[in-house]
Amino acid sequence: MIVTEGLTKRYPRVTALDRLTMRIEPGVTGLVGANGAGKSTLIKILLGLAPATEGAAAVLGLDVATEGPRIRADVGYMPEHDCLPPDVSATEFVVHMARMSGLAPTAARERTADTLRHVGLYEERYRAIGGYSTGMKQRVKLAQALVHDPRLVLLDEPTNGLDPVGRDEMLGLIRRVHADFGISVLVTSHLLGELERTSDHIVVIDGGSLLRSSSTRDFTQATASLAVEVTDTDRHPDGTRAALTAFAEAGLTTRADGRLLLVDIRDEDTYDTVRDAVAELGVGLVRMEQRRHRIAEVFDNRPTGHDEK
Ligand SMILES: Nc1ncnc2c1ncn2[C@@H]1O[C@H](COP(=O)(O)OP(=O)(O)OP(=O)(O)O)[C@@H](O)[C@H]1O
Repeated sequence: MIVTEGLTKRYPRVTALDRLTMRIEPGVTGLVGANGAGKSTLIKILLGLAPATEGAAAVLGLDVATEGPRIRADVGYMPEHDCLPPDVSATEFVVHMARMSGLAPTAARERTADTLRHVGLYEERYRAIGGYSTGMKQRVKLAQALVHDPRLVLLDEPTNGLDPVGRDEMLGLIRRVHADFGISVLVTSHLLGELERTSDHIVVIDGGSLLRSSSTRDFTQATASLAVEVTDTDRHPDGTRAALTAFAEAGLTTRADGRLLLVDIRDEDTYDTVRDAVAELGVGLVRMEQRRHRIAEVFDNRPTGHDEK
């Protein structure tokens, strides 16, 4: 779907993208990076809206430097910031965007009705956008990205400004864009956790460079640890220390954080190994739960095991 090779974008004072080389396959891909990591800059280059300083990129096999208009005909784009006209209705706006993409008037109206229904904006579609909630505005932005039936959509921070329920609904919608319509999705976020739930594949960028690209499954395992707490017994007055030794003997990588033991989850067997080691020691198991590393910890590779939320 997307290939970049040594892609670099320098602004006068910052290098927003620094020799980024990556490959994005069909499906739902999450692009994670802290604020300022270069996500929006990448999307603008991929759409042919901003030139790269160096390097090359292709979207759907089309060169971003020369084929911008053709790319934008086949790709939908949901921008990060609020950019909707307040005084028209969702229907008027999305029909307009469909017409801009080349759909005939009747097709534009039909596709608009279908798309707005898909994003859950059917009842309110004739009301002026200015009166919409943030969640409704995000849905209009998603609808206009989908209305011309693109092969790929680029969604820039679609959950921005949403409350937890709105966030979950938006993530569910994004998943269905691929499941129901077969449209591939590149979705950005600064929250790793939400993309883990939505994406087949995760790409992490930091300071404009590729930090990591892997399937979500591999990523979750590599970025999660198991928090284990055990009781003390007469035989083991310091149960935590005894368990730390036992886990090490069982080949597990573990770090103590007060009374918590943070075990790196290598694979599914880790859970059984922990359980068996605890049973063998004869101490009580108070808790055993999966903790996700915060994105900052993924960046600098120093896991501490705190949950990101
Ligand atoms: N037009 C511009 N001129 C100068 N610097 C820019 C411009 N656009 C972005 N930058 C800088 O480039 C870097 C990357 O910005 P970018 O918007 O791509 O990051 P991002 O990952 O999308 O972050 P955010 O989620 O905060 O938008 C930042 O340091 C930003 O200040």
